[in-house]
Amino acid sequence: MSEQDAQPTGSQAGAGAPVRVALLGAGTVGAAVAKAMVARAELYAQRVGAPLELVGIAVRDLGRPRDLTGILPDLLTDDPGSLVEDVDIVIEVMGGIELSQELITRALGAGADVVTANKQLIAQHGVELEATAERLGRTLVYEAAVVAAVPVLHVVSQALVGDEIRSIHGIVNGSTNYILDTVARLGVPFQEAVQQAGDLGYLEADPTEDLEGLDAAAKIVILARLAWGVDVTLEDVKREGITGLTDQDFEAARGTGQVIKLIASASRSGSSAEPRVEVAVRPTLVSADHPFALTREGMNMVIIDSESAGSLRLSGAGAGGDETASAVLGDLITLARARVAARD
Ligand SMILES: NC(=O)C1=CN([C@@H]2O[C@H](COP(=O)(O)OP(=O)(O)OC[C@H]3O[C@@H](n4cnc5c(N)ncnc54)[C@H](O)[C@@H]3O)[C@@H](O)[C@H]2O)C=CC1
Ligand SMILES: N[C@@H](CC=O)C(=O)O
Repeated sequence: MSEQDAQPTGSQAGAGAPVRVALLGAGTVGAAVAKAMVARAELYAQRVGAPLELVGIAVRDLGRPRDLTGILPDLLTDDPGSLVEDVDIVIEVMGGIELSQELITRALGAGADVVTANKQLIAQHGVELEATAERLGRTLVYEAAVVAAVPVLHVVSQALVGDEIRSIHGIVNGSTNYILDTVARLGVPFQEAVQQAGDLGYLEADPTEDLEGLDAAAKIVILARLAWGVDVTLEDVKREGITGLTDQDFEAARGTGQVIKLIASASRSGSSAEPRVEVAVRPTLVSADHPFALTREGMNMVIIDSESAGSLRLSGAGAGGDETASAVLGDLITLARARVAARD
């Protein structure tokens, strides 16, 4: 065995030993995460107190050409299951439900902490996955799943934990905002705008999730759970997407000085101790000078109204590879630091 092979790994690692990371998925988000891990390796080692070692990257098709500059081709595998059992942190950016759920559960069981950007998975199975993580003393984090680069989950679950949130309204889907804005402001035909949103990496693998409001529904469910600790599900969301909108709808909006935005909302009635929550996603007419109307292209905005803080507005990139990677990498560094601190 070489000296390098003899290095302890995983939870037995010594203080300066690498934090071992597996990346599941190298599409729009995964490729941006991998590239940043290479380009910022030294900076991240400083911030974590130990190097981050990318031990493998799972992709569906090994033969597909992809730009992963600086990354050893040997790291790629089409067997994601081979990566989750001997690492410190798993980053799941594959999307989908069953396989991702199974791999995350296995990773937690094997002692890894997990970062995911998978909002459908968290909306549908987040409660049980978090319970699994808690039972095993592990951590599951998913800041990137809601409004990509904008740290809205941190604000709702931590910064405002001493306050009482009354409502959350927002544009929480980048691709539909891009489409609505491009159609209304630039007169681009609807289908062409959908194509452009796909080219920019904003659409889900199944674009109907965006267009029919399912993606926004998952995000508002996650926000409502964190804001009020309630058991809200996707079925509770009164949902309407943007595919039913016609040229006449856009013209009528323009004629009245308004724009159409896909607004997700969660409102509390009852007390904070016994909240009743209504959640909805629907195309909504917004006055042209409202901050939502000025939220253009792939940008998102969330307005949180709470008892003490009043109205808070958070805005920024709601989709895109580098932008979403920013949140994934933030979660990664936070988990890695905690693991290194726990070694001492
Ligand atoms: N693109 C965006 O702007 C954002 C995406 N997200 C979420 O991040 C996740 C990934 O999104 P994208 O990177 O856009 O998707 P993508 O479709 O571009 O990439 C998915 C990657 O996972 C791999 N993959 C899928 N199934 C696999 C399997 N069975 N075995 C091995 N590899 C497999 C694919 O080969 C591909 O490399 C999704 O959950 C999405 O909802 C979250 C926020 C923003
Ligand atoms: N498809 C999503 C990507 C980010 O969550 C969107 O358009 O917002």
